[in-house]
Amino acid sequence: MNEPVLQCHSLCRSYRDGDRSVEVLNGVELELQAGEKIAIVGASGSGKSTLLNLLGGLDKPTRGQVVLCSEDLAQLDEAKLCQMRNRHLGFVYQFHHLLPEFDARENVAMPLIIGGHARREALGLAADMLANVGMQHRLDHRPAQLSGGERQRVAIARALVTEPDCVLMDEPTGNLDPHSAAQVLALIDALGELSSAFVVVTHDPAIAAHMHRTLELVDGRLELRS
Ligand SMILES: Nc1ncnc2c1ncn2[C@@H]1O[C@H](COP(=O)(O)OP(=O)(O)OP(=O)(O)O)[C@@H](O)[C@H]1O
Repeated sequence: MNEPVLQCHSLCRSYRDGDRSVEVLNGVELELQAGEKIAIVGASGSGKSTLLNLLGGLDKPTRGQVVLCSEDLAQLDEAKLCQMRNRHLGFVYQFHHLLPEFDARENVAMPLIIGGHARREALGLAADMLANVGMQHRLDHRPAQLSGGERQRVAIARALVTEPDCVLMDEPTGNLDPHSAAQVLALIDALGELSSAFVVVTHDPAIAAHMHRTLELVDGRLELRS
């Protein structure tokens, strides 16, 4: 079997609360193979966002490891960490985090330009990816000129345009009306054919049902649900 895309070993994260230490994650184990799609569910406050931040190298564990494409993220300096994120990860949040002063195509091109692609080539690849998410008719629209569902499709295109090894999604339909949420779910489903691994944090059983595995955060650890 190939080296896993993403691994957690005995992953722990605690926060200080006055003079108390509160253990939010307490020994998370995870192994994700290329192309594998998983949902992470759990009660409010169970640590889902905390885990996602650690997986994305946005936060450091108190103990244990996150290994992305054979690199222990805690061992990397900030420059190398940014490079790892740009090369290997895509992020989709509940709120799209698109840059308001740039149009859809420029937003999607941004991670390619940051990664060293020439602007013209990046814009071409961005237009192709926007077509893949059904947004070819909105290339020149700025985020404020798009509906919530359209913005989220642009955000998904931005996450996927670099062909990352792993896409981290935090409640990707959480802020959408039911119709737009259904469209985004259909898109995530269609993208299931891609070779990227997906980690999707969700409260939505419909999304979880479309993943290969569902894991639940209980008492700071991941348990297999289905
Ligand atoms: N920076 C922080 N400092 C102190 N405590 C924190 C910090 N971030 C999160 N926590 C605490 O850690 C616990 C887990 O928070 P987290 O946001 O990871 O949960 P979640 O499962 O994503 O919740 P939700 O589903 O409500 O978004 C909560 O009790 C929260 O108050």
